[in-house]
Amino acid sequence: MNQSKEQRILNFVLQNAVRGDPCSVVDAIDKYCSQKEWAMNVGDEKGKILDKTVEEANPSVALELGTYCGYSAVRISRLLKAGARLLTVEFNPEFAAVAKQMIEFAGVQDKVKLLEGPSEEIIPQLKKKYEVDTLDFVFLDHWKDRYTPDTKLLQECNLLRKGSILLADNVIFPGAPDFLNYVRKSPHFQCTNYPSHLEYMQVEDAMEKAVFLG
Ligand SMILES: Nc1ncc2ncn(CCCCCNC(=O)c3cc(-c4ccc(F)cc4)cc(O)c3O)c2n1
Ligand SMILES: [Mg+2]
Repeated sequence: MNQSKEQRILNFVLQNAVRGDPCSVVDAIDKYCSQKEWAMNVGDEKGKILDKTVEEANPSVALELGTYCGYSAVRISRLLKAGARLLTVEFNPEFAAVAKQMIEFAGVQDKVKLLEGPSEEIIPQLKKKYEVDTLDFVFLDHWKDRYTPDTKLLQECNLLRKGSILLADNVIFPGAPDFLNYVRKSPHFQCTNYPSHLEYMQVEDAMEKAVFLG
């Protein structure tokens, strides 16, 4: 059975990155996806915006929606302080299997918990099943039409606290217009837009930061 693109990305990392070195894993994925096969990793330009936002949040508990191959899970977890953890949600089993190996190769498996399933099922389980009190940082990078319902769900489940930082990928391309509308109109969020480009392309994209005000 021939390999998937995601397995080819993983193999390139296993052969070209350094085990236990998260930066070399991130660089290898970017090298492969910019030179060989495009893939929907957040990439290095938007990745630098992600880095700055994670450093600003300095989270004890972070959530990622849409793991894919684990690129942003590795990118986020390499910045986490001792004892901090990232919960990352992926519902595609093939993607989850690749991400698990990517996370282990990068040596960040002790900081990252990969949860398999749809965000709408997992979010309501976070408090009881995954012992989460509130989330300090949330990276939204899954179905673009789930950004808004899942943001509302996070609020309904009391998973956000004053100062919780949400960062959403792709608000321009593929686009999340209803999410931009919702958070920018809501009195409960303070929003900032970060213009950028679609990963590995010269197409306009942007990330949106939404700080929960309580
Ligand atoms: N509910 C739930 N819960 C959990 C889940 N886990 C996965 N999913 C499903 C998510 C499926 C992948 C989401 N990501 C994207 O679609 C995406 C696309 C592009 C893109 C595509 C084509 C182009 F021509 C240009 C740009 C670029 C990006 O940066 C993207 O992030 C879940 N859903
Ligand atoms: Mg994305």
